Amino acid sequence: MSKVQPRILLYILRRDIRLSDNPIFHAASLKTSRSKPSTTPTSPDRRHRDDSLFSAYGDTSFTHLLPVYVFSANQIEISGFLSNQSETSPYPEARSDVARVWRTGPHRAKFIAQGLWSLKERLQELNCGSGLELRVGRVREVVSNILDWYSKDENDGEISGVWMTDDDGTEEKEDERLVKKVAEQHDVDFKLWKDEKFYIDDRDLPYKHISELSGVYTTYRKGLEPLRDRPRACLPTPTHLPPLPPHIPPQEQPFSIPSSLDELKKVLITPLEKDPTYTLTEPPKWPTDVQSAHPFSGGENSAQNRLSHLISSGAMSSYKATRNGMLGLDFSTKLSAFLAQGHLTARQIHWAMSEFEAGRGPGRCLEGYGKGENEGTAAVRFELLWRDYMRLCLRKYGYKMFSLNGIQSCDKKGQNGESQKKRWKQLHKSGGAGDDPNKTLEAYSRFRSGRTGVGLIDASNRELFVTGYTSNRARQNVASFLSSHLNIDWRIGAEWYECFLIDYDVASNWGNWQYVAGVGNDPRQGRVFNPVKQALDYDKHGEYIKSWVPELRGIKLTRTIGPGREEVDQQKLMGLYQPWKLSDWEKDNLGLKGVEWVEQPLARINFQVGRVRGGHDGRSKRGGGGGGGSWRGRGRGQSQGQGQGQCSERNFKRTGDAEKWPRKEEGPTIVSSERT
Ligand SMILES: Cc1cc2nc3c(=O)[nH]c(=O)nc-3n(C[C@H](O)[C@H](O)[C@H](O)COP(=O)(O)OP(=O)(O)OC[C@H]3O[C@@H](n4cnc5c(N)ncnc54)[C@H](O)[C@@H]3O)c2cc1C
Repeated sequence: MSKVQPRILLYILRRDIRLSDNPIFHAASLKTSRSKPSTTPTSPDRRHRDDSLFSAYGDTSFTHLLPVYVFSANQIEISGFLSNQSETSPYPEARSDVARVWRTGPHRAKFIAQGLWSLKERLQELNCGSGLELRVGRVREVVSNILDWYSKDENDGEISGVWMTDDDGTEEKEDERLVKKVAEQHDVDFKLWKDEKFYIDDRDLPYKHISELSGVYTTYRKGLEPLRDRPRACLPTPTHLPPLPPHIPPQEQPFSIPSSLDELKKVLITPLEKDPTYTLTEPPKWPTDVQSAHPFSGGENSAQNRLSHLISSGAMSSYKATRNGMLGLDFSTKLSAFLAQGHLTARQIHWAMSEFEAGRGPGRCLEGYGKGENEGTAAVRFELLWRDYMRLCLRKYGYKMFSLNGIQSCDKKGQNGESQKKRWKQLHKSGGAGDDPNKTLEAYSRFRSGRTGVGLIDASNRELFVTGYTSNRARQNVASFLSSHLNIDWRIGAEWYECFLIDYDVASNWGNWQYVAGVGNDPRQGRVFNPVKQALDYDKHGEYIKSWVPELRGIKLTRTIGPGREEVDQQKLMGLYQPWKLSDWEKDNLGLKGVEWVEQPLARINFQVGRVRGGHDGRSKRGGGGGGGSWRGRGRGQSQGQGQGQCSERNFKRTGDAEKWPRKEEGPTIVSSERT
């Protein structure tokens, strides 16, 4: 009997690390004799309809499937994979362009490793000889080496196709182009699939060409409402796949691939530990008695568990009321990291919520069960669409998403025709604003170590450093502080986030940084967050700041005003928000006298408080508020040290809430006079 030569489909995985709702695994499963599509394309139940793009893509013939994930040398440091640690990596270190920080820091590296291992195990558990191979290098080279290896000896098999899902990052687009070229050079079929992990499929976008994408999120969203009707069905999870080829090319020298998850995490993290302080003299340490808001491990199972918990605990339904929180596990979904790596798809979230809304599945005894879309589930859909939108902006604007002047790159002119281009402070040269780069470097170090002297900013940056996560509310304040109060090149902040965020996503990160820095697609440019006002709104008892800045835990925020009656001591609260405002006695008492970040903050934010005439009760309608007593902000923020510009807070809004909150502040007693 003549031996049948394996025909191999090479699947290059990217941020589509899941078995379920995965267009390529689904298509590959349809090729195996034992699996059949679970439903017909005409099924009336939208949850299970087979909407796959298979018919459009699926003409490659193959007997074996080789799924390969490449740790891309320019995006994650791979020198830890060297077989012999005395050798040098042929690739430059995976550092960012502007601030030269690692592209992928320890938190995400661990999360990625967990996600890959989880998929590897899931594929092995199918018991059909499937699995996942890991490689390091540049994607194009890895593909080229694999194709070359198989072309040397036809007994090992023949690659019949190279498939991968598309991605909108500029580097990723370049990889796609190069892989396609390599495949063509080897006369091998190449297919780029849509990764259907977004809320709305590319097939259903409301325009013909990306150039027609509206520059305003609201316009984009309105064109798609009602959002609940939009997502396509999820694809069935394969129960069978073609086996791995009998012979698989090894990892090219000088690298080798670890054989356990622990080893994999170690090789990813060891190079970063050469400088565990990240050049900081005082790197943040994990304070006692505070938990990470994001303790979740990576992987599809972990993502599904999290999603089930959100539904069955009611956290999804209360999302609208809690999403501006900063402490704890369930104030927001914490699904971002799973979405970013493709461990989960947005439509899986949609359909899980739809089950609850339709009164199916878990959550029977919860309010809202079976009662259709509620405020919480609608708000989650709204945010998922923001994610879609950011990704489309990346598609539309490409490299401009990473440029200093952002997508607004045309030079704005003032009334007299003078250039209104903002001058940013730079780390290694003067930014042209009469600034001293050494001072900027110092400010940047203090920013990263959570020692700016502004409570909310410091708490968030310390949390980020030790956990890899910080809330959306905190992120907005941090980005605004760096770009507007410190006037530092916003890309440096975006790069720091890229390094440290567990949920880093190229479009969401750079798009949000641009938006907050005023060079993105915020229709009302120039708004600046006042971190004191924001702390009053969202950390009114100071719990968040005290959790992550333990030096301030000793501040007693209440005072006794009568038998059994206490009220917030507003002076003390202001001291928590900006420790330089503490009395000398208090500083002495806390051991903070003479401490640089306390005595010489990078910015002094003016926000005065006092009784509002008429005796208002001091609570903001938005749920933030006075915490006892009424408040009135006054004056302008001033930054110290380098003649920083004045800061103003025109509005205090969550990125993406542009159309939801009225222009005029609803909370009547908390007013910053800086607001126009
Ligand atoms: C400066 C800055 C940088 C950011 N960088 C990232 C990033 O690298 N990766 C990332 O996923 N998000 C980023 N965001 C958006 C947002 O902060 C996070 O998505 C959110 O905090 C993640 O927590 P969650 O999953 O609990 O969000 P939830 O509040 O539960 O929101 C649900 C989901 O909606 C999406 N979403 C929510 N808000 C946004 C938004 N503003 N833009 C895009 N998608 C959104 C996310 O996928 C999120 O998981 C950034 C925001 C800012 C202001």
